Amino acid sequence: MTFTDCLAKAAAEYGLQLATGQLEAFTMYYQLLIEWNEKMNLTAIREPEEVAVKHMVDSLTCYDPKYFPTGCRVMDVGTGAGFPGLPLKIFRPDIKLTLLDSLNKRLLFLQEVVQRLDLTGTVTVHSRAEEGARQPKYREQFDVALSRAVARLNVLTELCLPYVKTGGHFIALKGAQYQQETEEAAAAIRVLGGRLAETRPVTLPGLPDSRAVIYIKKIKPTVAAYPRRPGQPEKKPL
Ligand SMILES: C[S@@+](CC[C@H](N)C(=O)[O-])C[C@H]1O[C@@H](n2cnc3c(N)ncnc32)[C@H](O)[C@@H]1O
Repeated sequence: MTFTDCLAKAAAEYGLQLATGQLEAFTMYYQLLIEWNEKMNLTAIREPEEVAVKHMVDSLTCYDPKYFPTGCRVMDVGTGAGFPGLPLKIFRPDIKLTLLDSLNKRLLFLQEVVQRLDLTGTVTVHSRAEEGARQPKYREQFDVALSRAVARLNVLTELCLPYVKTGGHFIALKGAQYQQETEEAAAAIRVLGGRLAETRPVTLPGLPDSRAVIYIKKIKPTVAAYPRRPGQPEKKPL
């Protein structure tokens, strides 16, 4: 089966309808991912069906219009090869997307995808999450901060919540240990100005493993001490 067919099938099984133009954009993204993966390490997942489910549909599992108002500003922290930010942007082109990663060569790939798919309203930022969140142009400027596969939730909350405006959300895509991680992150969420809004268990087509999307609402500004300097959130989680 071609990637396009795999994706259309997986998305439909998950309950998402993708338009022809969106399927074309996802397919071009897949082709660039495979092409660039030969010269740099972007993903260990390469088979069409696996990429369709574990990267593209998985990224879209966090989508709910109630968390993504029209024209909202979204920051993807530790985006790597663009997940979950780029699939969301293809799905909802009105989103103003910022893709942040500390590894510059991945940003070159992302810039190529953004240009080839003409994803206007998308910018890339080369920075450690801890440093980006101290810049006034990013701190508390986003309706949504998203992240997948970057750190445990207690650490990740310190990397992401400072980017979110009061009233916005930090959304974490998490694997099987999500309940334990959520309990472990209770203090960090409170200290950084958040409140757990929702935990949504997710089942991906054809996959038995458990996962969930965690929605954390920002209820007050993050105090200036956070995030701490690079490495500290991981070394001494709140
Ligand atoms: C395992 S990859 C996950 C990439 C992508 N989010 C995904 O789900 O496929 C982790 C990414 O986070 C980035 N990263 C890790 N710690 C970071 C930090 N403190 N600031 C910015 N990027 C970070 C790494 O460079 C890497 O690209």
